[in-house]
Amino acid sequence: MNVLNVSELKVWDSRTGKVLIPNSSFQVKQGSCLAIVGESGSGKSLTCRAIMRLNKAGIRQSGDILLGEVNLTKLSEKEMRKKRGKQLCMIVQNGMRAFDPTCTVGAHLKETLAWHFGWGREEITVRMRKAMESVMLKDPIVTMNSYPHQLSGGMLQRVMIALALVLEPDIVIADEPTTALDTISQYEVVEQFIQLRKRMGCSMIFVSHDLGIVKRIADEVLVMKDGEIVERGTTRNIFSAAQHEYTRFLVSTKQALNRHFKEIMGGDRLVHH
Ligand SMILES: Nc1ncnc2c1ncn2[C@@H]1O[C@H](COP(=O)(O)OP(=O)(O)OP(=O)(O)O)[C@@H](O)[C@H]1O
Repeated sequence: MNVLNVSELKVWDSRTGKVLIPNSSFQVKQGSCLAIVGESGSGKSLTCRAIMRLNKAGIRQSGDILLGEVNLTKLSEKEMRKKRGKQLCMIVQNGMRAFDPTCTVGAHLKETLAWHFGWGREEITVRMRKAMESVMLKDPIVTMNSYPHQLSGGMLQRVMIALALVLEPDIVIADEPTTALDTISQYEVVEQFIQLRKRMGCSMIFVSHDLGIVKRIADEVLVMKDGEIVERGTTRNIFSAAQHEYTRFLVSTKQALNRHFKEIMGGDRLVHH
């Protein structure tokens, strides 16, 4: 069963008339993680934001986006706001930008959870505390009392994952959630995404240009180039038997990078995948 069904999505810039995504159709299966890969400017973020209906003014879209039985494109903005967070949760690249710098992290969490569920302060604190502990945020109360700039990028992403754990959305859309992080935090945050899937069995779209991460987390992969889906398949097939020249290029670039590292640092020159 598909949790999300995107059909004939077209995205264009109404000011210039330029078509950015001509015609995109894809599905996300219940409980599955679909990765969207492709170089910068290939349309990955536009696709995610189109699903959320959060593209900037001037960017228009057409086509159908079904979340379960509901066609998101037919909802009013008010109805859509109820879906965001509660059923469709987006985690963006730079956690800092998702937060208002003048409010504590806890204030954001309380406002969101009170709005969606009508919970009181006590209940929110208990639930968030548990979720934060499960994403290895050791001091939940201190974290909640902090302002966004007092936390690292990795911590903010883990706060977002903890919030997703409490919101239990139908689908999490993660748009390059680890790109702005250092390597160690990247590893930890990816681990938490994997745990999030295990714990909630939630469906996910995971945008990344890091094929190493994609290989660890995704069940299926879409490859985008210049706004079009040029290849799709299971993660295993994409990595072992890519059909499209562009996908082979992406995969071989990754292998070349691995080889380069081994050349300078020593080790087996053959790269095992
Ligand atoms: N607000 C906008 N107005 C006009 N064009 C835009 C806008 N946002 C994106 N584009 C264009 O749409 C194309 C796809 O952009 P998008 O941000 O989806 O790429 P991406 O694959 O997510 O890249 P990155 O990995 O760099 O985030 C690009 O050519 C970009 O210039």
